[in-house]
Amino acid sequence: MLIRARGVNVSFGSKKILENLSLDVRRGEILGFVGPSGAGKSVLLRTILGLNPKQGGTIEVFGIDYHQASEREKLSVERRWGVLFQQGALFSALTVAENIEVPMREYLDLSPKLMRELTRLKIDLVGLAQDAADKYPSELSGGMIKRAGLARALALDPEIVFLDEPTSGLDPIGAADFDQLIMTLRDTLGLSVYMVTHDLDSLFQACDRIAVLGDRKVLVEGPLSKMLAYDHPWVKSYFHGKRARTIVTDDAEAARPMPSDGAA
Ligand SMILES: Nc1ncnc2c1ncn2[C@@H]1O[C@H](COP(=O)(O)OP(=O)(O)OP(=O)(O)O)[C@@H](O)[C@H]1O
Repeated sequence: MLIRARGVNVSFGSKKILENLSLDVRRGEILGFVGPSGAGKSVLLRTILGLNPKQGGTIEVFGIDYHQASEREKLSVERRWGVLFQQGALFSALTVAENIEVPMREYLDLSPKLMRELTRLKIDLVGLAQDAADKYPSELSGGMIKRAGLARALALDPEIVFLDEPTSGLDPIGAADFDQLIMTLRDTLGLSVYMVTHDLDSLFQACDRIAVLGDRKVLVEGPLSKMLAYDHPWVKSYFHGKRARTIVTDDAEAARPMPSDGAA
């Protein structure tokens, strides 16, 4: 288990956001994390990353309770995860290559030549052309910015990446390409992915398991089939709504044999 959260409580003043929340993230899986707007998905993500205090419960990442860890242990954990936040994914005053080098400079002691070499590899890994290296974020398309942000999240060869709505703002083709990239990284690097998303296409196509946040806790977690069978008003309307039906129908159409199939 990569992440094991048990009985997590988070409040701001008297306002309880998360209460007795439990969640598991397994090695090598893409976990999609969904829930109504304002339910606390970002709060949980920030709490896992130690950016937010919690009032109760435990969260272990790589078997280490980050919130209780020594500075030294914290550093070792931070080197093993990568994060792509929805906002401010890149530093606008730095080129793509310089952005990717930021975590390397912070956590590693590498020569400029080796750093440049590793940066080239990361740029390849996320499917960007090498000439993106010297461009500034303002010169990139939305999809390229997401890929560059992902390259920076992958800078230290993490075991898990946390992605906060990575496909928001992308057109459907760009979003599908990004999902495909994530799946390829899972399959080739064994990367684990924790993805907060509202994107039903991602949930249906890319995620191995889904967790739903509601009523201040994880209501249900498991494969898509479990979501589809789960009896809760929000879960039902989300996974059986009009938009979801379109995807299910499209997939069913795509999977249907063509009339000529089997004729030969
Ligand atoms: N630092 C903070 N201080 C006080 N309240 C906060 C703080 N951070 C978040 N909240 C509150 O916690 C609740 C959950 O917010 P959060 O951003 O986690 O929701 P979300 O599920 O990520 O929503 P969305 O899908 O819209 O991004 C909101 O009511 C928000 O106002």
